[in-house]
Amino acid sequence: MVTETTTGYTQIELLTLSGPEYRRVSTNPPRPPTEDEIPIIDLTPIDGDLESRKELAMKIRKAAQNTGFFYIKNHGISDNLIERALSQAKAFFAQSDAEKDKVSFRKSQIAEGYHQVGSTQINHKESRDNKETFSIRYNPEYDPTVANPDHLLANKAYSYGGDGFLWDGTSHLPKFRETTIEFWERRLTLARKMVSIFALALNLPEDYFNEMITHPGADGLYIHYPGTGDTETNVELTKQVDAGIGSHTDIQCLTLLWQDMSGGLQVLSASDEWLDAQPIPGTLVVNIGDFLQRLSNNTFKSTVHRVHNRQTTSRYSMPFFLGFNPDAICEVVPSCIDEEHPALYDPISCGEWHRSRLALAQRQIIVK
Ligand SMILES: O=C(O)CCC(=O)C(=O)O
Ligand SMILES: [Fe+2]
Repeated sequence: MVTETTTGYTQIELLTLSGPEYRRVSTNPPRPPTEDEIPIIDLTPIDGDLESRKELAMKIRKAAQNTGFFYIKNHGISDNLIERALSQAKAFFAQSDAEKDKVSFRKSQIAEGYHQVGSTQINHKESRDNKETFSIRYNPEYDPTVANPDHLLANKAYSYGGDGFLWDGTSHLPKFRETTIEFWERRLTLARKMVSIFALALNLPEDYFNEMITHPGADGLYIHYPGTGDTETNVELTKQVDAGIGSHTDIQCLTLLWQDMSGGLQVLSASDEWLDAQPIPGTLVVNIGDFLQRLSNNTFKSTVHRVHNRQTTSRYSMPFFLGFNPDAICEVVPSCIDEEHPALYDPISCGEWHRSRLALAQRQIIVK
């Protein structure tokens, strides 16, 4: 019997601050992950006692060392809020190009706002990204844990989000601003709790990173991946614009991702095969970014992933990226260093890291 399995491999190229990096990738079609490759982790113990939090942390440690991707259920963000945010994303993207361009990222110092289809290319060896996005960044005024936002806003060394034109240009969409900020804020709270669990997972005190996430990098995105449609023109376009988002790793510490039921998210396994990170209702996908990999001396994996939307209809997703405070100087944590494993990385400020990595990605933006 002829099976479809081949032993072929190809390479993908990733740009890093120290030059291009190459990863071996199987040419087999994506397959479903095993339960260990992308486990579903119940987050209920996150609000339990220290013993149950430690148990949870050990599950997360295992996932972080293996594929670096896992699903979380019982994460505390209500279906209702997710539905409301999704409706806002759909309402925003359904507008005319002219309307969406009113909040173009080009009007922002820090690339907040709208990026149109084909305006980014996250992997310079693949196609342009067939997606449009709307993004907001951290603003102390949206963060309920910050008692005195003016103090932070007055520090001109930081570039916070909250560009007025974003909300002026969307004020005709009922509840767009409130819902977008509410969803962002709930995910910030969850991501902060996850950072404490990651500290435990790294055999550190639970509050080890707390002072580094008082005003962290925190980006909330709405993403729309257009479908292939059923017309000849769209089929042609899909051939040219192959990837929804090309192969990449995330930049910061951790990503919380909500995806709709379309499918199309693919994750590179520890055995160099593409896995289908299929949507599971009621879950968010969590993955580790390059900064956490760096802090953990490569103990935790920042994993390559991509999205291919091969269906005729739209795919929507809503990722949230958490970093550390822009002024936090971070170094490899002591629990990941010993005589046989010296620190592989120098200390770096999280803000500088984020800026340099974004600049690397921005160089690939094709301005239409
Ligand atoms: O849309 C998705 O499912 C993933 C998006 C993603 O990987 C990203 O924005 O970095
Ligand atoms: Fe990503």
